[in-house]
Amino acid sequence: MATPSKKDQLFLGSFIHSTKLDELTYLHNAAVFVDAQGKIVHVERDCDEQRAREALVPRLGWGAGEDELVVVRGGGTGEFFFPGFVDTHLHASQYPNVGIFGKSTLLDWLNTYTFPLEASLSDQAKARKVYSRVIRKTLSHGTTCAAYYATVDVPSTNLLADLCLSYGQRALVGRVCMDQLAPSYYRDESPAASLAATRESIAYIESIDPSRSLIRPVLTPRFAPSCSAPLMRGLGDLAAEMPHLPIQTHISENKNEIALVAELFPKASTGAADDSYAGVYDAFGLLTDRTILAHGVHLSESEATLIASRKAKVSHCPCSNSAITSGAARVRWLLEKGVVCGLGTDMSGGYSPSVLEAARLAALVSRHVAMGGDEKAKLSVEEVLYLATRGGAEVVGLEDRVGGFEVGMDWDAQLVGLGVVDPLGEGVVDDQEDGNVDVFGWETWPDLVAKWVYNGDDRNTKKVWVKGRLVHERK
Ligand SMILES: Nc1nc2[nH]cnc2c(=O)[nH]1
Ligand SMILES: [Zn+2]
Repeated sequence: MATPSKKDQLFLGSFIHSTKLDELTYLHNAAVFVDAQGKIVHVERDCDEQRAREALVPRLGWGAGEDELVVVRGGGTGEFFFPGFVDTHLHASQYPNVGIFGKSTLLDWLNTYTFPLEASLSDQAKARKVYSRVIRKTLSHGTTCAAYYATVDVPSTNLLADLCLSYGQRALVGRVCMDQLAPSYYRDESPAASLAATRESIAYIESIDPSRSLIRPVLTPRFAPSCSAPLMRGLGDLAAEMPHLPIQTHISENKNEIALVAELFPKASTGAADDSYAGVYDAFGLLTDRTILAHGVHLSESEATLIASRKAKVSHCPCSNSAITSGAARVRWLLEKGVVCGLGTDMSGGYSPSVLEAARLAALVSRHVAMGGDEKAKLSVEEVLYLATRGGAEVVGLEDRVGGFEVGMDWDAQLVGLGVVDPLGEGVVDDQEDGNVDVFGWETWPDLVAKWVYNGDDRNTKKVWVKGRLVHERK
């Protein structure tokens, strides 16, 4: 479980964060002051420990004794503080299935692998085991904020929220709504039952963190095919009644899914301008500036324009889109349309719990899009890291709180360490423990960051904090 900080903290060393889509800012020999509530209260460049303690700590009215101030020094070779990752789309309930997808595609994957596992998590003991592990695992990969889907079951969804709070992970937690096209053993009995269960789960999650300091509920229509029109309408009404609630769902992931949506929701039935998938969510009041749309692989021009005009956000899930062969989402095209994008692991459509891996795959998939003819589609290291942090924060509606190191933001951060430089210059170091990145000592900082993105993993994630609390430490 997470250790509450309750003390003022001083972080010293190198800090790297995104300041624009294609720009990382490097602060070396800097000091970041984080108060006992986990907020960044001051950032000082060119500041060693002595100056921080003597000149700045008293100015903040802090005590400098060991009982009052925690000092965290980053500054080893290739060591830097980086904002925590935001995973904008993952299914906590599918975690035991990571890697298990064979050659399936979306609709058969749901029926074969996914629904049976999700249904089984109404067993509380099993849900506890699965949810504890997914939270601890994602924290160990630097995910400080996650937008989770749980299951249809209210008690186990609520348990996921409890566990996020006790492990200290910032989270959106959604009870999955689905009242059709799912097995009879795993769906809501009626639209009314689905809405009542949703309200029950929202009320519980809001009760355990009334100030929404870490945990918040999220309306979760699974996707249009599994929600009847009355349920979609009811959820749209609920979204209007509770304008603070985020909404998450899937869109345009797979071509058979898109055909199914057009068949289930012809424009005549919804009053939408066309038969498009985005138009269906819009017709039911679910396409809003609080909506997180996962995938968006096959969106049309007019859908992207509609999504941009509603200020809905897209969670790009390159691991899942590749694993279950959904397609290659055009992230540059979405960004140029003005759609805010972040990254999602989408476990277990995606097999990896790591947002760093999602960033790497976003870079690779963008190269496939480029090879398909759109040369400017390629995403740089800076851009994928922006999506993993600032972009993700905006997708989940927390851009004022997390994603960077500005004063006023919460200290949601990771200490990254890239291993040791060969001390004797003989090309032999015992750095197995330090992971997969080899540092030679002559790299520039941008080179080190690129090596982290393309070869790093959780062995490089040395410490992780959420709202100032140390929530993971690699021993
Ligand atoms: N990737 C993915 N797509 C979906 N569409 C509807 N449900 C799901 C799901 O669980 N995962
Ligand atoms: Zn998903």
